[in-house]
Amino acid sequence: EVSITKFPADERKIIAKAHDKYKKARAGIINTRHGQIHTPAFMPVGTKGTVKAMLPESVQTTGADIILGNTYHLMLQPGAKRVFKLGGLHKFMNWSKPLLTDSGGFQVMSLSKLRKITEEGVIFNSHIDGSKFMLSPESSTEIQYLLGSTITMAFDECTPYPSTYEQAKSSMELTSRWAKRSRKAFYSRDGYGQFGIIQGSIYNDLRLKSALDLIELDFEGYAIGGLAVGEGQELMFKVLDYAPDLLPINKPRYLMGVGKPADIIGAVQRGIDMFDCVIPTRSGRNGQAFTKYGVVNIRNSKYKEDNTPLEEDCLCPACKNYTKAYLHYLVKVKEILGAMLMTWHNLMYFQKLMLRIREYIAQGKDFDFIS
Ligand SMILES: CN(C)CCSCc1cc(N)cc2c(=O)[nH]c(N)nc12
Ligand SMILES: [Zn+2]
Repeated sequence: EVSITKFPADERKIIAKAHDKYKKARAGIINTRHGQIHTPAFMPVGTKGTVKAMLPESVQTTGADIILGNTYHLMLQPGAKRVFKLGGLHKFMNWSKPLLTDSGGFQVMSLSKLRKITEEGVIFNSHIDGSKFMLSPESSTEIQYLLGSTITMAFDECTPYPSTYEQAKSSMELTSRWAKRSRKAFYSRDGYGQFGIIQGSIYNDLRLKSALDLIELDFEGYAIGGLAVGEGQELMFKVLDYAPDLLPINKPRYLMGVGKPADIIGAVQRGIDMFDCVIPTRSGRNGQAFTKYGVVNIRNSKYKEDNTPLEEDCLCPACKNYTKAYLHYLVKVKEILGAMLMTWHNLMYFQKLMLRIREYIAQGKDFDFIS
C-alpha cells in the first residue's frame, strides 16, 4: 500500500524559473488506494454521485484521475448508511479511481434555508423535505467513511466574503476547533487521506494562524477554503501570493471551488496542486463551450449553420462527430444529447489544459498561456 501523499522526489519537478512567477509551480503524483493523481489536477464535480450528463467511463476518457462527491447531498439521498450497505460510493456509481468528498458545511450554508451554527456543528432542515439534520466534524467524517472516500475533507466553516476581521477570526477559530475534532474522528488507513481546510478570509495573520493550527494535526493534504466566494480574482490571487507557502511543501494543496482556466493557471503559478469547479459541467449544460478561441456560446444564432466543429483538433465526440450547427440545435431544443456533448467537450478541454500545464512544468517551460 502506498501512502496517499507521496511526491516521490524524482517524480516531483520543482523547477526554479527564470523569474519569480513560476518558481512555485510544481508537478507531482499523489499515490492513493484507488490509483494515482497527476498534479496539477482538475477534479470534475459529481455532487450527487454522478458527473451530470456523463458516464463514469466517459469521464475517465477525458483524462480525469479523480472526481468529487458530496457529503451534504448524499447524506440526504440516498443516505450514507445505504450507500455503505450497497458497497460504497465507488461501487454505487461505478467509479474505481480516487474520490474526494467535500465535508458538507459549505453546501449546508448555500443550500438549506433553515440552519443554525453551534459549537457542536450545523443543525439544518433538508432542502428536499424539510427534515432536521445535524452535520458535525464527527458525523461529516463518519459519513465520508461510509461513502468510502479516498480523500476526506475536514468539517469547516467557509467564512463568507466580505467579513470583518473579527468575524473572520472567530470563524477561523471555529474551523480550527472543528478540524481537531475531524482529525480525531478520522479512521486513518493506508492509501486514504484527510485534508484540513484553512480559512482566515483575506487577513494574512488569520491565514497563518489557521495554517499553524492545522499543520499541528498533520493532515495528508491541505485545502485553501474561503476563496472563490465572490472576492474576485485580484483579491484571490493576493491571498494566494502567500497562503500556499504557509502549508507543508511536500503535501498536496487544494484550492476549493476554482475555477476558470485563467484562475487555475494563476493559482498553479502560486503553488496550488488541485482544483474543483462546476464551471465546465454547469456551463456546458447551459450552452457554453470552452475552446482555444475563447468561450463559445453555442446558442448564438451565428452558429445555426456553422458546419465546423467546436475545435478541429479536439478528440472528444462533440468535435469528432458533430458540428456547431448540430450542437446549437440540440441546446436550443434542450435535447439531452446537447448537454452530454457540451459537457464532454468542456471536461476534455479542462483536462487538456491541466496536461499542458503539467508538461510545461516538467519541461521547465513558462506556461503563461491563457487558454
Ligand atoms: C462541488 N464544489 C462546488 C463543491 C466542492 S468545493 C466547495 C467549496 C467551495 C469554496 N469556494 C470554498 C469552500 C470552503 O471554504 N470549504 C468547503 N468545505 N468547501 C468549499
Ligand atoms: Zn471537443
